[in-house]
Amino acid sequence: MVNASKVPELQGEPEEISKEKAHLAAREVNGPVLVEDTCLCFNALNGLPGPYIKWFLQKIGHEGLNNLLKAYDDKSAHALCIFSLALGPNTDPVTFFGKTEGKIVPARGPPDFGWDPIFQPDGYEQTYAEMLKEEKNRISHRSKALDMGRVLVRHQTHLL
Ligand SMILES: O=c1nc[nH]c2c1ncn2[C@H]1C[C@H](O)[C@@H](COP(=O)(O)OP(=O)(O)OP(=O)(O)O)O1
Ligand SMILES: [Mg+2]
Repeated sequence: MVNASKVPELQGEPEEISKEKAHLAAREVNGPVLVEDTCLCFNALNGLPGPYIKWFLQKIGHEGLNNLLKAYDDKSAHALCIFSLALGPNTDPVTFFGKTEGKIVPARGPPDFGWDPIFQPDGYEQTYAEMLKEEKNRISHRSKALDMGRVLVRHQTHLL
């Protein structure tokens, strides 16, 4: 485990942030690390809040996030999960990701996890929060990223 307080909060595009975070963490532990980040990207806002969603959620909540889109007809959004695996401080991190498209709606469902109540994936009438956990896990940004990770590892046996 890396002491998160020692890893700087990086700014920029999600993939760059993730790669740099893995690199810094690998330097810190002088060994292999796997880091994960989740972004919630509003299409009307060119991808923002994106990697900054944690702070937006903390400061303005579900209602504030909905209000950010009041000025736009386009409520579409995507959830993006990015993993970066750095085998050590001197190797380039390998990145894999998963994306789930959906839209931002007024909160529905149990408010116990992050922005789940305001994200309704395309093709569903329920928000992530209203879905059974198994159902969310089947279609989520995170499970798609892990699927890609599995494929990468299978095809890059030199990583193991
Ligand atoms: O499936 C999800 N459904 C709803 N909300 C979610 C999900 N996955 C992460 N979240 C929340 C947690 C955090 O408020 C924000 C960004 O996640 P993320 O940048 O990885 O935060 P984190 O708590 O892991 O901290 P950090 O990586 O900065 O150490 O989205
Ligand atoms: Mg994270």
